[in-house]
This record gives sequence, C-alpha cells and structure tokens, in this order.
Amino acid sequence: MVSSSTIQTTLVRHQQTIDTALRTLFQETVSSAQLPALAAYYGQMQYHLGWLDADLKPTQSNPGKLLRPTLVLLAYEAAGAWGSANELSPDSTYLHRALPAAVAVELTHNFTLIHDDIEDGDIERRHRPTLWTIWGVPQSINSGDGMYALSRLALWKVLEHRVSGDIAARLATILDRTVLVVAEGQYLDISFEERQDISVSMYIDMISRKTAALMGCAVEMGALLGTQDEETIRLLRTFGDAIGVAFQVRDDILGIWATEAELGKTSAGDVYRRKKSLPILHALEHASPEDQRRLQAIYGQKSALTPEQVAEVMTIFEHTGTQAYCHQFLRHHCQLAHEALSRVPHHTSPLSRRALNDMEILIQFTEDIAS
Ligand SMILES: CC(C)=CCC/C(C)=C/COP(=O)(O)OP(=O)(O)O
Repeated sequence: MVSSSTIQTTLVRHQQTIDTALRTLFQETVSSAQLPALAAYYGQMQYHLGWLDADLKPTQSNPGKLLRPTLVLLAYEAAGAWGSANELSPDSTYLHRALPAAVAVELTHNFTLIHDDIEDGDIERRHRPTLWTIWGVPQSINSGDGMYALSRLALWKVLEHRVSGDIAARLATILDRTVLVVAEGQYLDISFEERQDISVSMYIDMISRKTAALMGCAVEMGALLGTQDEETIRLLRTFGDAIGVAFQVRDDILGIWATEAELGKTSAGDVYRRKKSLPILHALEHASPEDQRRLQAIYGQKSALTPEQVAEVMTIFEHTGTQAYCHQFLRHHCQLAHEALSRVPHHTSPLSRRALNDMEILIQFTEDIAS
C-alpha cells in the first residue's frame, strides 16, 4: 500500500517549480496583450487555473496535483535530464529546459477542460463553479481557445533553453497530434452517449485517446528533452500511455465502488449518473441474457434511477464478476507501465534513479485500489 504521504511527497517534489513556471510563462506570454480592456479575458483563464476568484481577486488556492506537468519533469529526469545534472541537489536550474513543455501540457489540459465543461454542461470543477456558469458559454469557448494558443506559445520558449529547432518542432508536433487525438476521443465519448452498442474495446480505444494520450504525450515530451536515445523515449511513452489508461480505469472503479467517505460524494455515483464507464460496459457484454435485458431497460429509461434500481445494477455487477474484471484490467495496465519502466536503459545518475522510483510509486498508487 502506498501511503498518502508517500504519494504526496512524490507529487509535490516539483509542484512549486511547476506552479511558478506556469504563472511566469503565462504572464510573459500575455504581457503584450495586457490592455485594460483585456484584463477580464485573461482573468477568466486565471480563474479557471485557480489563481483568481470569480471577482478576479487573487485566491489562496494551492496549485493542485499538476500531475501531467509532473510527468514531463519526471520523464525528463528519468531519461537523463540531457546529461546536465548527475547529482541530486536542491538547485533545480537543470529543470529549466523542460519547464516550457510542462507548462504547455498543463495549459493544453486546462483548455480541454474548459471546453469539456461546456460540452458536458458541468457546473462544478475542482469544487468551484465552472467558467461558463459565471461568464457564459461564448466567453468560455473563447477563453479555452486563448488558453490553447498560450500553451503553444509557452512551448516555443524551449528555444530559449538551448533546445534545438528540430527538437522544438518535434515537441510541437507531438503536442498537436495529441490535441487532435484527444479531440477524437472526445468525439467518440460524446457519440457513445447516444449509442447502446458500445463494447469494452471501443471504450478502451476512446479513453486511450481522450485521457491517456495527453499523459503519454507529457512523458514523451519530457523524455525527448532528456535524451537522444529513441528506445528510452519509446519505453517512457509506453509507460505514459499505460498509466494514462490505468488512471482512467481507477477513476471508473472509484466512481462505482468507492465508499462515500473515500469519494466525498455518493457511492455508486456513476450508476446514478448512468455513466458508460468500463464496469457497465463489461456487464452489458458479459452478464446473463436476462441481466443484460435488465441493465438495458434500466440504463435506457428516461426517468432518474431509484436506489432500488441502483442496488439491482450493483447486484448484476456482482453476479457478472465486473469488479474483479476491472481490477484485473487495472493491474494489467499497471504491469505494462512497470515493464516499460524496468526496461529503460539503466541510468547510474541518482537523479534518473529517483525519477524512475517516483514513477514506480505512481504506478503503485494507481494500482492500490485493486490489491
Ligand atoms: C477536446 C476536448 C474538449 C477534450 C476533453 C478531454 C477531457 C480529458 C475531458 C475530461 O474528461 P471527463 O469528462 O471524463 O472528466 P471530468 O469528469 O473531469 O469532466
């Protein structure tokens, strides 16, 4: 079992550095557009990032997990940090080479979330009202667009840190391809809502695009900045893709089986929401014909589910071995992530070893709920 303090330590190691870089690059990138008339436009983006409140006053908020940019920096270190830092030291200047990519990935992630909240009609994110509920849909779409552009501009700052034009262009291509793949995943996810014929494999393909692709991208970009060794980059990318799928499936499992105490919201919440996540798709494919008919009837009805119907769905999950299947699926992807990491060519630098160890802790943390 990975203790919450171990995972905290792993995730916060770079948090402050990333938070500072995010704010600095954001300010640097928008400074040319700091007309008073535009202050509220950039303020809306900063609200979404948690830096300002709804009155556009600074908040005391903590920077959050910043998981994706953390993956950029860990991959950069694991790959060798361009050979520039072979000692563990509190001086983090060696990270400067990778910070623009970390910031770009985080801004890209947030641009997709702004648009996702509009598309899903979600009214809350990170325990705060979503952007569109405060400033309306047109302004929020426009904030998301701006944040996407900022993410690309932030990335080009790598050129100020002795990264070659070739590597910078390759980084930009990886990020652009990823945004396209994420949008494909979002298309599939939205189209699945109207369909009754979604298989487990179609779902896995969808989450590989919508969720895992950006995590794989984060790791690949970090690795590419850290080394020229293509095999190391490939193995780290495999780790990122696998941990990305595992993270989503972990979320799916918690959405059904986490206790109210663990989740801070209703257990079986994803059943109440009729979310087409891995558990229900597995049960729809593998339950007995009678149970499949019941599931289809319950998930197809117009009215809200009653607690009795939710209990019935949970019983069908039990009969079908759905929880065991989801746990097995999670373990398998964690195993893929672990195998990829264990094949990363051995690095003698303590920095690289520590980053690989942190990545192992992330895998264990993801897998814990299945053990
Ligand atoms: C191109 C676009 C807009 C892509 C959105 C990508 C994305 C990761 C959405 C959040 O997924 P989710 O809806 O499953 O998660 P959450 O519950 O956080 O909204």
